[in-house]
Order: sequence, then C-alpha cells, then structure tokens
Amino acid sequence: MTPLLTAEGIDARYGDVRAVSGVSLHVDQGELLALVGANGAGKSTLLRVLAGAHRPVAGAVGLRGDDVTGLRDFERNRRGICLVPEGRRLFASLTVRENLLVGAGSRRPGRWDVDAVADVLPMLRPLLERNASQLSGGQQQAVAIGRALMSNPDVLLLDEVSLGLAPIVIDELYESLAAVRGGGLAVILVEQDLQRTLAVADRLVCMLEGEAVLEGTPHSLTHEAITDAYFGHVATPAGSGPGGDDGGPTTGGAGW
Ligand SMILES: Nc1ncnc2c1ncn2[C@@H]1O[C@H](COP(=O)(O)OP(=O)(O)OP(=O)(O)O)[C@@H](O)[C@H]1O
Repeated sequence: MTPLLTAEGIDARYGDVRAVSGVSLHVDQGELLALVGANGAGKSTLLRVLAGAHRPVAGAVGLRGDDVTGLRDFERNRRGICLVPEGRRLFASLTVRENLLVGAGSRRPGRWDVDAVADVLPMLRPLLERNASQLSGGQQQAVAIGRALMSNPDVLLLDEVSLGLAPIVIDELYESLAAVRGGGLAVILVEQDLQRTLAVADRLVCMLEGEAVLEGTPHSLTHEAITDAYFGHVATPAGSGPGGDDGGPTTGGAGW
C-alpha cells in the first residue's frame, strides 16, 4: 500500500542553521504518527516542510505517491495536507464562525462544516458568534483545529496543540482528537507531553538535533529507549530524568 504522506531525505535550513537533516518518514491513512524530541530538535520545521510552508534544501515530499515538493502550502492544502501551526494564528477581528469558514476556502468535498466541527469540539458551539480576540487559549486552539478540519484534510499536522493550556482543557482537546480521527484522517502530532503522546500514537518518531533517531510503536519501544533518543545519551544522569528542567519530555505528573 502506498503511504498517504512521505518525506524522503529531507534537509532543511534557516540560513546557516541546519534544522532538519536527512529525515525520512511516512504516515498511512488513518494513522496517528507522533513526532517527539527536545526543543530545537527540528519537529516544527519538518511539519512546515511537509505542509509546504518551508522549502527544504534537499529531499522530497510525496502525497499518495505524487511528488508535491514543488507545490506551495495553499496548493498542498487543496490536495488535503493541513497544518495547525504552533501559536494558533486566528483572525482576531473575526468571529469564531468566520474563522472556521476561512478554513473552508479550499472547498475540498468532505464531512466537515461548522456544525460537524462544533459536534467534535463542543466548547466552540456556544462561542460561534464571539469575536476570536475574546477567547481563552484553549478555545483559540479549538478554533485553530476546527478551521483546519473545515478544509476537509486527509492529513492533519498538529504542532504543540497543548502548549500553555490547563490539563483539563488539554484533556478535552484530546477527546476531540479521538472523535476527529474517525473516517481515515491521518495525523502527525508534535507534542511535548510524552505520556499523552504514548497513549494516543499508533507510531512515533523521535528527533534529535535535526535527525530522526528512533522509530516504532509505543508498545515496541521501551521508555529507556525513548528517553535516550530524546536526550541523545545512553544513560540518564541522576536528577535529570524526563519532566525535569532541561527541556526534556513532560509526563503529566505520572512517572514512567
Ligand atoms: N525562524 C528561524 N530562524 C532561525 N533558526 C530557526 C528558526 N526556526 C527554528 N530555528 C532553528 O531550527 C532548529 C529546529 O527548530 P524547530 O523549531 O524546528 O525545532 P522543534 O523541535 O520544533 O523545537 P520546539 O519544540 O522548540 O518548537 C533549532 O535550532 C532552531 O533554533
């Protein structure tokens, strides 16, 4: 079976800064692939390369076997790749409903309209006529996800959806994500909270200093292997385990 979305040998830079180096990965229809790694590992850059928002210096992006490397972000959006970037980027002067309708611009056929979005993101239903500037962080994130769904994507790229949000709001967003995934949608998720990631991911790829250093299913990988790949060392020094202050993974308070 041809994977839905592929990256082959991606190199990406910001001037002299090498952000992604030789990364290959794929996601299948209906699969949730988690991208994990420390701050600066290259996860956001890789998502932007997949979405067409950052041009790689080498490598190729494929969608259903077609090479889409030369297509711009809006062209890839029309073909079913949609990025929810870190930072939400809503139109502050528009209502929630209007922000959602902006996402429908690609006019791809599919199941998503304002009502269907409000069904899976119920916190939005009472807010549809409210101005986006009046929303909490969690509500803004829900709008950003809903706006992406309105484009009827085949693959959704989610960058740090839970950043800065209260745990109860994150729980609600993850419940919505489970509802959203029906119907074969593929998701690539960047998330700092490893415990949450392991609970929802079908497969994960760990990045370190721009490279993909570990890949497998949550069941096939030990916590030690993930932690070592995350930090780039073989043994975890005393006092610097996951969830510490060194930019490492957070575990939502539960040890693993
Ligand atoms: N706009 C930019 N200009 C210059 N360098 C950048 C820019 N954005 C990212 N970088 C650098 O590229 C590298 C990869 O960053 P990237 O944001 O992709 O990593 P990340 O894994 O998503 O980290 P984070 O979790 O902090 O977002 C880092 O060294 C970062 O400093």
